[in-house]
Amino acid sequence: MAYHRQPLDVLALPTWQALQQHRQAMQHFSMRDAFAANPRRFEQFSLSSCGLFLDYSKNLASDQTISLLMALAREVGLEQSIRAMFDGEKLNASEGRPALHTALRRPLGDKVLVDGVDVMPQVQRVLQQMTELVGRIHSGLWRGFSEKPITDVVNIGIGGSFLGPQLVSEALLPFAQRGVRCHYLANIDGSEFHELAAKLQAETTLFIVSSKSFGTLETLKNAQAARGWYLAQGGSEAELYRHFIAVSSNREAAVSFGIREENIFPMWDWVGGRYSLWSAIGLPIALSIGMSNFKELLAGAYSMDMHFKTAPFEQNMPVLLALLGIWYGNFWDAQSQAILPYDHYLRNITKHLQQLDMESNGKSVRQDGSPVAGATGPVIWGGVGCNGQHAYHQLLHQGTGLIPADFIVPVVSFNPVADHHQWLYANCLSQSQALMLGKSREEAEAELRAKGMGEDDVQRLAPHKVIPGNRPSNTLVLERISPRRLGALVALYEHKVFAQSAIWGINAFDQWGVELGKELGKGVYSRMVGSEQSAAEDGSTQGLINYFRGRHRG
Ligand SMILES: O=P(O)(O)OC[C@H]1O[C@](O)(CO)[C@@H](O)[C@@H]1O
Repeated sequence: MAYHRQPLDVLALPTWQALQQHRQAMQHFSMRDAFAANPRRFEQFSLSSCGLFLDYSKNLASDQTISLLMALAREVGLEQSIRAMFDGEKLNASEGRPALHTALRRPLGDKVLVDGVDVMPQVQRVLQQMTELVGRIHSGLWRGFSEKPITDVVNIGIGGSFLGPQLVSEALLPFAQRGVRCHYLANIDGSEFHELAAKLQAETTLFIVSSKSFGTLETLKNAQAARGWYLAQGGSEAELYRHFIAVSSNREAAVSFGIREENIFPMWDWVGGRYSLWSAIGLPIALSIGMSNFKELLAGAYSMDMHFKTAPFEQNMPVLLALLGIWYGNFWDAQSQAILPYDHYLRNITKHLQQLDMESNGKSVRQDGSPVAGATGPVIWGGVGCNGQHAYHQLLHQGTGLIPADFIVPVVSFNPVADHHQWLYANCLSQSQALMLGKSREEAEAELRAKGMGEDDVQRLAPHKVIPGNRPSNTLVLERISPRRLGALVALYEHKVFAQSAIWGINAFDQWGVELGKELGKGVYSRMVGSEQSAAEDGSTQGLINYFRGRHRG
């Protein structure tokens, strides 16, 4: 049965209206003043759970803001939606599927029913299949065509079959075992392929063709190219099974590509691509860090699942982040959200959260097909600190728009070099502090006068030095990156995104918007290579096709 709850007209709810009024009352709210007036603001607006500490005190929020947002969550029935997700209701109504990525991290013995069938035995079987593969590769039992052990694993996949595994395997490099190097091939770009192939030896390389659908153009093209390269490097068709395995829910397509049945790792319709790193899509992670660390990752995500399911909303990290996002997006017109990890190992988290959030919540209609009334998912962007400070933070501090930021920082570095980590951590804190404090005109003028500047110069320069401040941020602190804490961190954002979708009444688990471009791509390609004679429907596309054809003629 498809998810049947009629989305509420959220804008008509009394709490939404109360929030609108409250927003007016908050027009001159000052975070500086709020901290001065309440020495306990930090304690009151922070919490810790699942190895993560969240400071949300630097927000345009008072006690009343938080209690109104909590009331909104209750009024829309968020608790029931959360239960519905964990219970496997078909929340992905447009595709008639549940969204059960949480089943992938549940402990042995739990039961999760999909259409009356307990899926947990399948989940455990695949974990066992992964354990065997990882064991054989790490112990050198799995050998390439020249009988040498595997040293390099190439994950061929895109979107969710790439970003999550890449984030986690690279974030957990300090936990990497036995020298298996992981590489990623995603885009349909010969240069990417060429640069990667130049680093590899076919005889010691294993390719994982990672595609839930096994129908994704980029992945299939890269898999064919990898196969051609492998054959050209001395591999044979007969030994292909030693070098190509697959993760897919489309067994037939993987078999017809030439992958042996026993080397196909199943996944299921009820796991969305961007939520799939916990499944066999996470094989590169497991091959890098080993199965026990992979299970730690799952355990961390499970702890966040339990937190999300059971913690009261006021103490519930995903719910708090979701509501603060709604507060800015729907009531303060914020159109984007910066994700700023202050750690080299977490550098890919922004890219993963881009897909997670934007593919999930970049929607304009609700579950029942009716248009949404207000803003939904924001643009997610950002990157690793301090690099951003010397690039786009200027706009965070003095640009015209309000951009809430999430800072993510570990307290302990894996690689202490002199006092680098102290400085990195200090930079993270000082950025959120600067966003909040800003610099008033008086302060700017006083600063310039203190430098001995004449009054004309003071007046000329002061406006450029003013920083409005009062700009919101959250800071997430981890003691040190570990599989468990990273699992909790990624699951935190998954649940944040879901909670927002439930409040807006949209489907976070489909992605119809990406289909049109794929469809049109076929026609454009045929016109470029000359197999389709009719002109493109618009002059611009046809002109650009002609440009390409002109260059490639003859
Ligand atoms: O794993 P697949 O089926 O190759 O899909 C890859 C990605 O493509 C998308 O379907 C978007 O085109 C994503 O949702 C998905 O993660």
